[in-house]
Parts: sequence; C-alpha cells; structure tokens
Amino acid sequence: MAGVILVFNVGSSSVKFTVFDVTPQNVADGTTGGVPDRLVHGEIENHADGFSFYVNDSTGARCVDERIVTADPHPLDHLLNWLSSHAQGRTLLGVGHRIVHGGPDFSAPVRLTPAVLDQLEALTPFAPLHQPVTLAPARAIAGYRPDLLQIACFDTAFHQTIPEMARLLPLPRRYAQKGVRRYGFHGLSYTWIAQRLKVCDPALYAGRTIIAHLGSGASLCALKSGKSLETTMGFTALDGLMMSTRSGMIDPGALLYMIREEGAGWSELVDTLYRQSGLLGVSGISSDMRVLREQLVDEKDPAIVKAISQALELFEYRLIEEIGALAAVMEGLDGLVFTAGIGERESALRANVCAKLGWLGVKMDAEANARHASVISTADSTVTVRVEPTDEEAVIMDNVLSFITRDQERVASSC
Ligand SMILES: Nc1ncnc2c1ncn2[C@@H]1O[C@H](COP(=O)(O)OP(=O)(O)O)[C@@H](O)[C@H]1O
Ligand SMILES: CC(=O)OP(=O)(O)O
Ligand SMILES: [Mg+2]
Repeated sequence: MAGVILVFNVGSSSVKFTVFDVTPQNVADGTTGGVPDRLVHGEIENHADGFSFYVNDSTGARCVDERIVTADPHPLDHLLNWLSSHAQGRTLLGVGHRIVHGGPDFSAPVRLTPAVLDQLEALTPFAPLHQPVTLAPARAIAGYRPDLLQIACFDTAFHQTIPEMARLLPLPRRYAQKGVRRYGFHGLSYTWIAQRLKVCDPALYAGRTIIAHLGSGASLCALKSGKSLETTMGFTALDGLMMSTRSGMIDPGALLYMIREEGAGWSELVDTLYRQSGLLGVSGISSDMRVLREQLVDEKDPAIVKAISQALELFEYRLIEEIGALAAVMEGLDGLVFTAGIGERESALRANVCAKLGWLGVKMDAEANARHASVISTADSTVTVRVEPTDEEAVIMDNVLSFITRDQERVASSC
C-alpha cells in the first residue's frame, strides 16, 4: 500500500496542512518510526482583507506564495482546489484533523463519521473560535468523499490525566454537570514534545517538566512522569497566559464591568477577549511579537514605546507567574521546554523569563540561547532548559496511519 496522508492543523488564525508520503515500509512498521517524507507543507493565513497562501515543497523551498485580496474569502475552497489539482495520481489514504475540543466524551483519536461530526459540532459553545474552523475541512471533504477515512485528533485528549479535583472550576456544581470544567488544550503539541523528550532527554520525560507552547495561542503544561498533571488553559482556550490577541486569565469582574457599564453582549465580549486583547490589545499596535520588537527599535513616540514595552513585559510576566504556579503544583522543577512560533524563535523572551527563574535553579547559557540550541541552560543549572520544535502534524499523521494499519489487519484477518 502506498499513497498520501493529508493532515490539517487548523488554528484560530491559520490553516496549516501537510501531505505525507506513505510507503509500504511505514505501513509495515505500523508506526512511522521516523516521520514519513513531507511532499508539501503549506499554510493559509487570514487577514482583514483576504488571505495569503503559501506552499513549501519537500525540500522546504517555497513553491506557492499568493496574497489574495477579497471581501468574500473562501480560503478552504482555494486550498482544496489546489490540492486536487496537484494530486498527480497519488492515492489519498486518509485525512487527519486537529480538532480543538473533544469535550467530556472524546479522549482518543476517532473516525469522523457524520454522527461524530455532529457531536463535535455541538461542542462549539466550549470553543467558539476554534471548533467550527477545525471541523470545516472535515465537513467539506466528507461532502465530496464520504467514503474517505477521516480521523479527528483532539487537543484536549493529552490532559485526561489531570486529577479530577483540578478539573473543577470553583462554581456551583450544576456547571460541572453541564461539562463546564477544565479540559486543557495544545495536547497534540505536548504529545510530540513528550515523545521527543522520551528519546532525547529521558530524565526530563520522567521528571517534572514545564512545556511552554508559545504560538498565537499559548499555554503551559506541567508534565510529571510523562503525563499532564496541570495546564494553564482550562474550560476554553481563553484561559491562562496572555496571548497574541487573547487576554488569558483575567479577573471575571472585568467582564461584569463590560456587561454592566458598557452593555457588552456575547459577540462583543468574544471579540474583545479573543481578538482584541493580549499583545494586540496592550500594545495597540500588533499581535505579532516580531512586529512589536522591530517597531520598538525605531519608534520615537514615547507613548507608543511605553505601550509596546508594557505589552512585551506583561507577556513575560504572566509566563513567569504561571511557571511558578506549575512548579508549585509539581513540587519542583527539573526541566523547561520552549516550543511553537514564539517559544522556538524568541531568544530575548527566553532570556528575560529564565533570568527571573534563578530561584528555581535555572541558569541560562546566553550563547546557546542566542543560536536557539536544543539545550540552552548551563551544565550546572539544576533545571535543564530546552528549545524543541513542535510537530502536531506528525502526531496526527501517526494516528491516521494507525487506523489505516488496523483496517488493513481487519481486512486481512477476515479473508
Ligand atoms: N521569528 C519570530 N520571532 C518571534 N515570534 C515569531 C517568529 N516567528 C513567528 N512568531 C510568532 O509565532 C506565532 C505563531 O506561532 P505558531 O506556533 O505558528 O502559532 P499558531 O499555530 O497558533 O498559528 C505568531 O504570533 C508570530 O508572532
Ligand atoms: C487551542 C489554541 O489556542 O490553539 P491555537 O494556538 O492554534 O489558537
Ligand atoms: Mg498552533
């Protein structure tokens, strides 16, 4: 059996996709062992006036770079058309999807049947920004290839091991019965990092390690003995750290103020908390840390300099606070791993955060940090600090491959 597996990693502001080349060897292994070759990897980024569409080929070279300005964007149709016109006769074996919320019922990857799609759509109130967009590619593909194997992999699933007590929100019990409790997110990224640690740093895998997933959405996971013990996101992906456009944890009294004093309704609150807050809200300039740092270099207006500086400092301050909290939950800290867009590339942020964690035993190697080395702590640091690229797509691909292998075994045993 040979063909391709298509993986969607849809986030709040981007659609990433990868086409993996599956060879008979991969399938015979049952798992990837390594990761199969990526034939193409691409991304759609949404903008206020349209979207951009990039594709890189198997060598990593950019082969498509389009900026589409439109008042009526259909980026998913654009992507699906592009994929079908570039299939080059290859067999599509299955499609894997990152689905943000599995709710109380889905704790492992599942085949996306029409009934499962409906069940997952019903979880939209738990993840209003993410659930519809992460389900959209699966719905579209099911529409024209209902027979095709489609697998949902959940961001919430990795956090099943968080103790029941810590999953409760201190609200009246009836809310927990309705599913209003803490779930945690970014689980596919944490799965990848945990798998990597098991191989490249088994002591951190088995010990007490905080993984900092810092992308557009950002969260921390307290990994103890290889399992999630706690995480900073909770009921929704709005909780915890300050993010690019999301507030993270705030005093709920601020919401009461917005409702009572400004007459804010549901959509206004969603817009404020998910899209207008975080780095964007505090700086008033941009949600992108690269843009903020660049502007700070040349900016002459003291008010803008102050707003940008405070946005960057508050982002770091919230991280330092939450790292302290998770270290307390684990009763100590052996490792700290930075990952995702900001975590992998922002050496200044890593340096500033680590400088405040000396009391936990963190000592940073400035030179290793500047070149984004795998280990960025000194040899005498009691906490090992690492930079590890995440790969949610590989985790999803592996799960699809397992379903394909199981289906093949079932067919073989029934012959
Ligand atoms: N070189 C860089 N320096 C700082 N931040 C970066 C850099 N490259 C990307 N980012 C940030 O990473 C974020 C995107 O990270 P990513 O993990 O791709 O997030 P998501 O999957 O949520 O879209 C953006 O907010 C962007 O500002
Ligand atoms: C769960 C979440 O915040 O996802 P993303 O970082 O892709 O927005
Ligand atoms: Mg992401």
